[in-house]
Amino acid sequence: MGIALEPTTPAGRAGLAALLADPAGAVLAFDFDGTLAPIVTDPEQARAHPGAAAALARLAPLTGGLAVVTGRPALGAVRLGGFADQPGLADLVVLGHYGAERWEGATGKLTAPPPPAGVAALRADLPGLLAGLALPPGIAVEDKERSLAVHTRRTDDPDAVLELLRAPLAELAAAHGLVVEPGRMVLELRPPGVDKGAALTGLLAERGARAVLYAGDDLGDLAAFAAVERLRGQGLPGLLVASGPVTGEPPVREVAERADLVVPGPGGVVALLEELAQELSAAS
Ligand SMILES: O=P(O)(O)OC[C@H]1O[C@H](O[C@H]2O[C@H](CO)[C@@H](O)[C@H](O)[C@H]2O)[C@H](O)[C@@H](O)[C@@H]1O
Repeated sequence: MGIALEPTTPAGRAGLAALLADPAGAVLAFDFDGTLAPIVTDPEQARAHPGAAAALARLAPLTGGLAVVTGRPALGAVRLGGFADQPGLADLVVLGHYGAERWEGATGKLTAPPPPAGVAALRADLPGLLAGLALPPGIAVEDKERSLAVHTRRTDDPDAVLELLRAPLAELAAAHGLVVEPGRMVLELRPPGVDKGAALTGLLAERGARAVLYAGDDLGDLAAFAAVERLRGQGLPGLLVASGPVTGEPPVREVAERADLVVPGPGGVVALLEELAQELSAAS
């Protein structure tokens, strides 16, 4: 038996071959929203695909490490993913806030630096700025403790409203020593100095990875894609997977274009994980 889903690039085929040949040396890392969890209107209502935690647990003993690398607070992703309740995920690592936070499945412990400077002042100033912009109804602010995310998904024209917000939020972020992280119908104001690429690179070094798979769907995942591309240039085989949308929402073009394999949303990611687990179990 072989993997039915075939990467479309030579680098991706080499990455998959390396993973299958030496799974104990492979680290598999996944974005959360849009990749393991279907996109929904209210961020608090997001949940991992019902098969995601079980599929990860099947892969855990067969591979060199599993991680979730997310813009969410680590504990939020653990809760919405059901990762702490899933037997077999003791080795899972959740890198939250783009790598600023780390949760270990083995201990259930969270490691997080002190609250970043600038976010408390931003929390005080953001409502006034939004009120002064005469925006349409439906803007939602998600307080992520270490950052604030301004969502436009519930407005009548999310992309147009995002454009209206872009410059004033960039100015406000800069005034507080923060940066703007763009995503699907969201602009997040967050501390600089971390990104998913650095988070993934650090984890791969720590695990002594000999191959990597990274799956993502949004602009925040491009830093991890760039890290895998850079590491491939240094001889570490890697497979980049894009989780495409399933709800009619257009895919994030740069993510789909740079991926070796595009699968249909979190259901497609879970199907790929199950296929990998079956293939690796049969070979072991
Ligand atoms: O790095 P991720 O795990 O992909 O997290 C990125 C952001 O995801 C969440 O927002 C996105 O998903 C929401 C729920 O499906 C959706 O309503 C929103 O439009 C998307 O942008 C989350 O709310 C953010 O905090 C994360 O940074």
